[in-house]
Amino acid sequence: MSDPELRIGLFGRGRLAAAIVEAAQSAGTPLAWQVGRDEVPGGPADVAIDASVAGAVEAHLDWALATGTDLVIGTTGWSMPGLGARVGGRIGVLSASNFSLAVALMARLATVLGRFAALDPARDPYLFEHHHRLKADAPSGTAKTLAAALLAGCPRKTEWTLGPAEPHQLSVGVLRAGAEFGTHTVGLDAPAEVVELTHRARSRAPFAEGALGAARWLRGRKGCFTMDDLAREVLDPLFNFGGTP
Ligand SMILES: NC(=O)C1=CN([C@@H]2O[C@H](COP(=O)(O)OP(=O)(O)OC[C@H]3O[C@@H](n4cnc5c(N)ncnc54)[C@H](OP(=O)(O)O)[C@@H]3O)[C@@H](O)[C@H]2O)C=CC1
Ligand SMILES: O=C(O)C1=N[C@H](C(=O)O)C[C@H](O)C1
Repeated sequence: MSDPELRIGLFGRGRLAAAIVEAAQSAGTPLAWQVGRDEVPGGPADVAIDASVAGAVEAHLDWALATGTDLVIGTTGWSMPGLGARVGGRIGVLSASNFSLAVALMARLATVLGRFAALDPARDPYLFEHHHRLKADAPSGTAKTLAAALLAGCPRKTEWTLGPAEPHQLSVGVLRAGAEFGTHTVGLDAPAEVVELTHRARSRAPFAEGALGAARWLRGRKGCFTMDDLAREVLDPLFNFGGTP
């Protein structure tokens, strides 16, 4: 979707940022500015997108609050207790470990898979992800989001762990090799059958296009949001199977 009126600022000059620049050019959405490490935004923007590093996110939020600029955070590996109170409805902030709408769908299906596992203790849920060897964080932000979604459906699993798991833990596997853009699988191992659901990105285009979509959606909203808020309108109707309400 073209939106020449939307002024977008971009924190980061790496792989995701490059894909966002390309997607913005294709969409006819010019960038107001792009900054890397030790650079300062050169002017106003309606929405800034953070595609940088975990350690820089807090400073970018401070900048957004000080300038009244809405902020889309795509960077992973950070945590900020009290983010909602800090934002306090002054600007809009949307954070997303993954900008793909298909991954937002997968998160909902992960909760359903968790609920299905909860019906029978012999159904053992699991999760694994594969990313390029240069990725800084592990497990991926998306893996954490999907794990939380699966745990929400399966009360006997109360946390995730890397590698071997206690009965109350969800086992998460991580692979870092090659140039893989991002593959995530949620699965369920039962005595006589296996269910798996995999999302595999073929490029960074779904992340970049999703980041621009998130910026358009966020403009003018106040408070803290996630991809689930953005996706609700599209995804909720897909879970209506025609039963009585
Ligand atoms: N939400 C989503 O859909 C997706 C999220 N991601 C996440 O996005 C982040 C970036 O990934 P990727 O592009 O592959 O990583 P890169 O390492 O390729 O890029 C990070 C960039 O941020 C720069 N940087 C460092 N400090 C600052 C700063 N203070 N201000 C601005 N820029 C800074 C780095 O510069 P320098 O090299 O000088 O350090 C580098 O250019 C990761 O957290 C990744 O997990 C990635 C893909 C999709
Ligand atoms: O670093 C990446 O490349 C990616 N990071 C995000 C994550 O941590 O989940 C999203 C995507 O998987 C690619």
